[in-house]
Amino acid sequence: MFEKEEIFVDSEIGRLRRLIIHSPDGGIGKIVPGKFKEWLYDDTVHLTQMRKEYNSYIKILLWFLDPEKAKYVTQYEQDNPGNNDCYKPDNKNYFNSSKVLDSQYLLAQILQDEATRKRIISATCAWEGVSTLTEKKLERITDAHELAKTLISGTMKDSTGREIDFIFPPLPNFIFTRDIAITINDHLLLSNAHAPARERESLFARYIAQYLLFKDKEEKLIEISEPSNFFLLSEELQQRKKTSIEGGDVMMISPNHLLIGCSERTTASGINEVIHAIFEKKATGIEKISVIKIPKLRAIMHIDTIFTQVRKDTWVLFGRFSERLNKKRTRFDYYEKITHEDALGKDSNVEILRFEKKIYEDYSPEKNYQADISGKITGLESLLRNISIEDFQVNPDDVKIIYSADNIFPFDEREQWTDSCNVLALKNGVVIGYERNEKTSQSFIEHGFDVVDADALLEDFASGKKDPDKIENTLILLTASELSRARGGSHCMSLPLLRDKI
Ligand SMILES: NC(=[NH2+])NCCC[C@H](N)C(=O)O
Repeated sequence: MFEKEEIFVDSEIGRLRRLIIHSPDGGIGKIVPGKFKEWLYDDTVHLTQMRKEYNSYIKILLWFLDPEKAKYVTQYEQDNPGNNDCYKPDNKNYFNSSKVLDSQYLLAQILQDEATRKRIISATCAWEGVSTLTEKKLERITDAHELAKTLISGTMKDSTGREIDFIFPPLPNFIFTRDIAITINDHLLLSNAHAPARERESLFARYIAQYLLFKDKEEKLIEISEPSNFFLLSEELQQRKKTSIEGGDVMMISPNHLLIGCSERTTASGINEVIHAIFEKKATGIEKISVIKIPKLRAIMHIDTIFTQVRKDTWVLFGRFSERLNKKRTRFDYYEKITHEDALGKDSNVEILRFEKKIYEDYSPEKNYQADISGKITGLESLLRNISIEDFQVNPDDVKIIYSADNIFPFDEREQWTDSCNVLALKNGVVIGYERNEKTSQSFIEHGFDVVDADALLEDFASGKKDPDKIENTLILLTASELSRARGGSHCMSLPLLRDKI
């Protein structure tokens, strides 16, 4: 089902051909208020509704990436009203696409091999610190799909088939597959999650990469770890210097250019390791890395919560971080200042550093490169404009920036919170966003985009009235009353493995 060769991403907007997602699993339905902070949620979620919303997302992806399977699920739903089995990776009626891949399905694939299965069970148990008895129980689950589901959701069935309590915590953030790894041309950078609640995700991502996606080409994996003497640092220093990087902070923006955010989740030390790892590997194709330092705040945990690319010449950006707008800002100044200090911190400044790879022939063979800082770029909006102009040869006057809720307070902040700036491009100019961000959608219209409701579009695809190949310059809107509570948009909910070259 899986051709390893087909892993290649050199932009955020080339036509999407294959990606990893993860359907909301039972673990999300077990979040309790006392664990919000630790498990990185801000609310409980109505799982049934969330799944409905997510299934529309899957169907849109299937129509664009794997139309035969889209027809299959459409037919299945028609024949079996109210039955969602075709979306469950552990069910025999699963749509089972080789283009839209569920991480749970991939985990189940590698769990079929006896040695790998043992290794993953013991690694997970050691990691979660569970008893030998529990480990034995896990070993007795012979069905790989059931085991994958258990390892992810953290709950297990007893001998009578009743679901018993947690054996370890759920992974409610696993739906945000963006964060677990990032495809950099034909390489894969594995994340080092910042929060303990996401570390088991990193573990599974690593095994899926090692034993399936990059089997026999492990040299294409980029991994980072703590520097060798890290364990000698004091606890406090370890906390500060933790080497973490999450995929939401990394964008493969153009064939030789990588963006990395320094944020609540991705630390300077993590970035330092990545720069070295990437420049050291000769074949990554990356020549320049722009580091975007944003305030460390929950509202903007990754750079993809404040901007994403829509088209070669178009971006959606949270205006609060535009140096151009900040100069002009007047209207709600006073009120804004007060709220800023709570929600966004005092500082809405973004700092940008660019590292360029320079080769020095006379260095030792292991280290013949140097990351040169070639001066600062004045701000985030300039950086984005610059990418359109330099990397995509867009005429400077043609670059368009769509701001969250047209930069009108307080809607800009509200819509940013529900991921107005976090869109996934299916191809150059066609992106998926959330219906609830109405003012941002209005801005898309004003910039010449069509805005369509996902469910209406699905009907038109099913009836043949519209053809995914002919859709251009469109924002597709998902209902996301529950999805957005998990604090991520379609960009976060996708790990692209294959895009057409840009
Ligand atoms: N790439 C992203 N912006 N991911 C969003 C992750 C949201 C998730 N609840 C977390 O806090 O980790």
